[in-house]
Amino acid sequence: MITFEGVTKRYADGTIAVNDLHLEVPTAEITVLVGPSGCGKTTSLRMINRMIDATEGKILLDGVDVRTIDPPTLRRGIGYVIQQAGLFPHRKIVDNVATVPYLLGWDKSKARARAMELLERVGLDTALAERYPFQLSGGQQQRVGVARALAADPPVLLMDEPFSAVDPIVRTSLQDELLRLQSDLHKTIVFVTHDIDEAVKLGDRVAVLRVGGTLAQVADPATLLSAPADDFVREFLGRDRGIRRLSFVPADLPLRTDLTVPDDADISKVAGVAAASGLTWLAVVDSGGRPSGWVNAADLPLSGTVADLRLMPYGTFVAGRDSLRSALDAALLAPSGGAIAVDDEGRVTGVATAGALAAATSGIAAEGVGTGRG
Ligand SMILES: Nc1ncnc2c1ncn2[C@@H]1O[C@H](COP(=O)(O)OP(=O)(O)OP(=O)(O)O)[C@@H](O)[C@H]1O
Repeated sequence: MITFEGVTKRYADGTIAVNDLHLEVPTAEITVLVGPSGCGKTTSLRMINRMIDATEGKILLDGVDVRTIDPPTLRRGIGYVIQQAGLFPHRKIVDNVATVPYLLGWDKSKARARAMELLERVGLDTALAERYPFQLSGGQQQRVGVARALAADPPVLLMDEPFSAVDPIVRTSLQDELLRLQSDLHKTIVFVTHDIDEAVKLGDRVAVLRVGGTLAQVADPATLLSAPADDFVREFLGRDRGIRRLSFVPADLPLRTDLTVPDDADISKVAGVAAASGLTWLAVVDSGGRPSGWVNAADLPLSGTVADLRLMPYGTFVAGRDSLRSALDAALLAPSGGAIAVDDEGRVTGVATAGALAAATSGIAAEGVGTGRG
């Protein structure tokens, strides 16, 4: 665990970058430092590995004041990843990744073997190992940066806006990869970003800093979104706070199993199912149990089968795994306003109606009453 105890950093020109910071970074979790430009995120991060020394206060690493550990020893146990990867341009990828093992005096073949294993681990083709950094895309370079930071298997990883220089799609896949790696590796990660979406996606805990280097709030993402501590945090979380919050609410929706029809059913059967259920929108299911679309029983021809009908678009969610946000997103894809629940194999398990979704979202809003405005 990393603990900031009343840490202040005053630069030589008098700038107070970090002001009396008290923060706990639990072991094996991702703690994100987020806040507007200049709020002291990078300074806070670099005080952990002593690239910058605190002016006042202490940072404890498992109870030991980092100021009592000499920087090279300290940094051996702390991986560091920065924006644009910061790779050595004249070293091959494999040698970049093996940098710390070489420094630790590992023999070359062991260090290279470790580097190859890590390249695979971060999702890179090992054929890239013999290239130089300029021969890789930005996203690939960033993965190499992560692999290099992990090379000596440090318990702590500091990541300073590691994914901000790549396009949004690559960025999403790097974030997903980091979460996947973390579920295996359980490192203690401190991650700096100015992007609140990235913060709530990656963080087990999110610390929001304000300019002047003070801590505005630290909480798990769901709490942060539902109960921002003050106007500054609320504003920083932005206008989509309500929608984003739904990502942390499981889609525990009542599922109707009487609203499906097989794709070879006769029209009269469709009408019968609609009449019995009292609802007109029905989900059409193929012979493999997978969804094919929605039909509106209020708009049926007099005869024929479901196969003759124009099916309307649909969205699905996995009940018991996906969030309420995913279920709502699925509903927004369908003119029925409902979402089709599927299992992990994509087979239909039921239907969440528009009414059930509305009830679930208003229930969430009611829970938030008194914990935040707007
Ligand atoms: N070497 C320095 N000397 C003086 N002031 C500095 C120095 N380094 C940073 N600062 C100032 O300290 C404050 C915090 O800087 P820091 O880089 O920690 O912020 P940040 O939150 O990481 O910002 P950004 O998101 O823009 O990278 C800023 O006002 C910055 O100008």
